[in-house]
Amino acid sequence: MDSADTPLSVCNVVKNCSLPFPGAFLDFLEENGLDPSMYAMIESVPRYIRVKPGCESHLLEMEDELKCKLQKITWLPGFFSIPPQIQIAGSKAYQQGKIYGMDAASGAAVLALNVSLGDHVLDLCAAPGAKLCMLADLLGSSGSLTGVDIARHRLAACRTMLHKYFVGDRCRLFVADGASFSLLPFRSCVETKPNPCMTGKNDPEIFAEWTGKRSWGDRKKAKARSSAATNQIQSSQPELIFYGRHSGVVGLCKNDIYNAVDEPSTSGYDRVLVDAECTHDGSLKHIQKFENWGWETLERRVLDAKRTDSLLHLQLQLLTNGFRLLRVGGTLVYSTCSLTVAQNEDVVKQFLSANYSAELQEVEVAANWPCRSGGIPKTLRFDPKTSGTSGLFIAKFTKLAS
Ligand SMILES: C[S@@+](CC[C@H](N)C(=O)[O-])C[C@H]1O[C@@H](n2cnc3c(N)ncnc32)[C@H](O)[C@@H]1O
Repeated sequence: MDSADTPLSVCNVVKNCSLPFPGAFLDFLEENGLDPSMYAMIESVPRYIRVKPGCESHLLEMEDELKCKLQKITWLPGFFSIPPQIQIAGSKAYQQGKIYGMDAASGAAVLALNVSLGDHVLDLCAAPGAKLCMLADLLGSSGSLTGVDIARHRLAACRTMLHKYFVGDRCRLFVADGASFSLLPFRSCVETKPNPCMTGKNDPEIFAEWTGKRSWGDRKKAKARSSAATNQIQSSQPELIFYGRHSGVVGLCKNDIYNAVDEPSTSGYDRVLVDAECTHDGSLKHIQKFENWGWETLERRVLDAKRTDSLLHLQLQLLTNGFRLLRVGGTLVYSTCSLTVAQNEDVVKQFLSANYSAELQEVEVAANWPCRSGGIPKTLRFDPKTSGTSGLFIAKFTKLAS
């Protein structure tokens, strides 16, 4: 019997790996030229944590609490590795917002963006938010950060993270489809136009300071929204679910935010991260979770051909729209935690052939990173065997004046 016909209940154990993969997953790996033995590394690839800037003086305390050595990642500031079996969620350091779990390869994708002071940054697939929090830290006390995700409940988790790590001050979060999102950073509203609405303090059309407490009317609207659409947004207008005091939203009219007509090439974002939805096959931790979720769900979530086709289309759309919102001279990073060529190099090729003002760029900071070149020069690939991290693909672009 061909393994494609193997019932899901009959699973195959990859050499040295305790996970019983369904035959269909092994076929997926084979079709994409991926080596299943990388999953045998689940028990040896370290876990990575990021220490919040300012908390480095607590390292000894953290080691004491986690009962392990925090091994500094020399090529990635603020990151440490710990043995894979160590759980951080029960620790005070985690609960008090001093550390969070984030793979080193994910940290690399953020660093590749080269965020500098005063930048206006867009994170087009932001949830659950580890990269968003790191971006917020890199921004410091200038610029702005806009996080977008189509899944409301996942974006709400981002909001919780921003609060927990005290990094939401310059951030705004929109539930929206990243493939069509079109709101530009606040500078296009505030810095280039006088705002006639700033004086109308009690005007409901003007954004007052954010409060988590909602009026009865707002709660009712939210309830209606969530019963109408559990995950997917229904209306075409992005829904603002959080904004920080210095995110540029407070004091503006809704009209200024939603109906500004500026030119992305001049007023667009300085930095755009498109950490696109993908099959997650490069993420050892994600694949391991199917043990609890049930291997049969792997077929629906990862292997379904129809879903994969629409995923490839979505990835190209997200990249194209992220690039549209980038200003000339700005930087965009496209990343996925899939290791298939189809979701990475092929998407990049299609994108470049349709966008003449896009130019692939060398990731200069990567000189001493433990990764290898992707199938297109200047792109990068992290994988468990080469890098001792989760799998990740990174491509960096700039926008040329046309
Ligand atoms: C790989 S995850 C992003 C991880 C995130 N960057 C982080 O570091 O935590 C991909 C995200 O894309 C979101 N997504 C899927 N389709 C989308 C769309 N059309 N527009 C915006 N986000 C989308 C998913 O809800 C998911 O949260």
